[in-house]
Amino acid sequence: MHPRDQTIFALSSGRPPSAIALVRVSGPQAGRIVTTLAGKLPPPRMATRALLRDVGQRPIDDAVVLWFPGPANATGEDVAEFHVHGGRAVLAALFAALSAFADVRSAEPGEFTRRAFENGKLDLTEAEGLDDLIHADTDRQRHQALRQLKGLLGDRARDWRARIIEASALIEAGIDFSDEGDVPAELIAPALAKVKALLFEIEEVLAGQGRSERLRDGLVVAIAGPPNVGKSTLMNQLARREVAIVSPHAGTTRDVIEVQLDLDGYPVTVIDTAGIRETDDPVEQEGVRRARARAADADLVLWLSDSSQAAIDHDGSAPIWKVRNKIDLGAAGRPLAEGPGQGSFQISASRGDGVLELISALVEFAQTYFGGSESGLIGRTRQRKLLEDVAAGLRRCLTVVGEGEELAAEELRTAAHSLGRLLGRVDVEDILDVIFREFCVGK
Ligand SMILES: Nc1nc2c(ncn2[C@@H]2O[C@H](COP(=O)(O)OP(=O)(O)OP(=O)(O)O)[C@@H](O)[C@H]2O)c(=O)[nH]1
Ligand SMILES: [K+]
Ligand SMILES: [Mg+2]
Repeated sequence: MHPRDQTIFALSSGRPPSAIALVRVSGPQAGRIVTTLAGKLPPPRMATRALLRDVGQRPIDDAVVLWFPGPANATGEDVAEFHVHGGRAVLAALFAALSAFADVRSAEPGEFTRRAFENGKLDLTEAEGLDDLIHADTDRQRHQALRQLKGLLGDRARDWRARIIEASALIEAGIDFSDEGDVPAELIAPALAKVKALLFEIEEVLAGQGRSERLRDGLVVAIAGPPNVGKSTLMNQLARREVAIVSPHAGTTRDVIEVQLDLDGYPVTVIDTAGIRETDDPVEQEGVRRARARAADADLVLWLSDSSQAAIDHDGSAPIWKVRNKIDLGAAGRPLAEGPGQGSFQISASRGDGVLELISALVEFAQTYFGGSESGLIGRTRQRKLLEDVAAGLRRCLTVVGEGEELAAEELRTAAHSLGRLLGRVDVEDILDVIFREFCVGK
């Protein structure tokens, strides 16, 4: 039997032990499983109490059972839910009882959602939104995922796809009508007007967004600088706990230390790194190498120093903010010169002076970086890439139409195909595996 036709089960709630655990079953055997374990099939969609027994009539647990016959349910197949006590032994007994049925097996990550997708319950952008919602750590991530799950991008993409197909039908009709000679302009002109309007809308979505798809991974801010300037002290201030060792010895931090912060709903990873200097100690050398590598990959570098002559020893394309630390020591000197596009801050990481201002500036940076919260339709790099392909195809269509209507029609077909890929309607087997593998088991 093909794995797709087997009945699957999984723990859909959190890690045991827990007060209650939810075990979901989906597939053709779901009804037989409920009848066998619960003694009878409860009325559809009604929470029903039952003592579950395995095939040998040995009791498993006192449970609440729900029966959702397909196709009008989450996956489109027959679905059952067992709400049991969330103990490890209870779950082990229930899983053993489920596995005893022929053609029943535990689910792969994301397999319930994949079946829902394959049965047309949601499109691929909605499935991606669902996965993002489950993994959302901050409020803004949650909002964006919810927008995807509601199908906001999917709805736009379906509309665009239909209009591209209309435009290409007009052009193709023109090609069919014109025997040999040129396609009449009155057929081509309305098609091109449609393409121009579409291109405008798609470009607007691509431009008006910042990098909303980066909300999934968050912003990476590296604290870098010479040894002993107070990088780990600042890290601990931002994290509001002692994540990194602070000491008066230069070269204390060797590994890269990370904390996840929620800054006003924006996910931010702050990394503390080894002080950058020439050294003979091979362990510290490795620390410096890692520090340079991580700082080079960061989206923003806070270059910390404790003197007014801060020479920045860093390469990478990310913006660098100069942060002068230990201002409590008094030997202040002139404020740091502000370079173009660079922030400059004066703080005392140990006393906390200036740290709130630094955090507000980070929030503002995140706002600009992610492009505000409300307009983000694009949730993933995959989606942006495909929309860019569509826009490029429409632009080419407008250019090549002078050379021949067939070429223009071909560009439109390719653009419609890219939107089909966005929605998961055409040749996406390869990406489906990648997308659903990231899901949790039981979803
Ligand atoms: N007076 C004063 N001392 C500070 C301040 N921030 C950090 N220090 C002290 O500076 C020393 C070094 O601090 P760390 O946070 O370990 O510095 P670091 O840059 O992480 O050092 P390495 O990891 O060794 O590169 C410690 O003794 C801290 O207490 C500050 O704002 N004012
Ligand atoms: K130190
Ligand atoms: Mg340190």
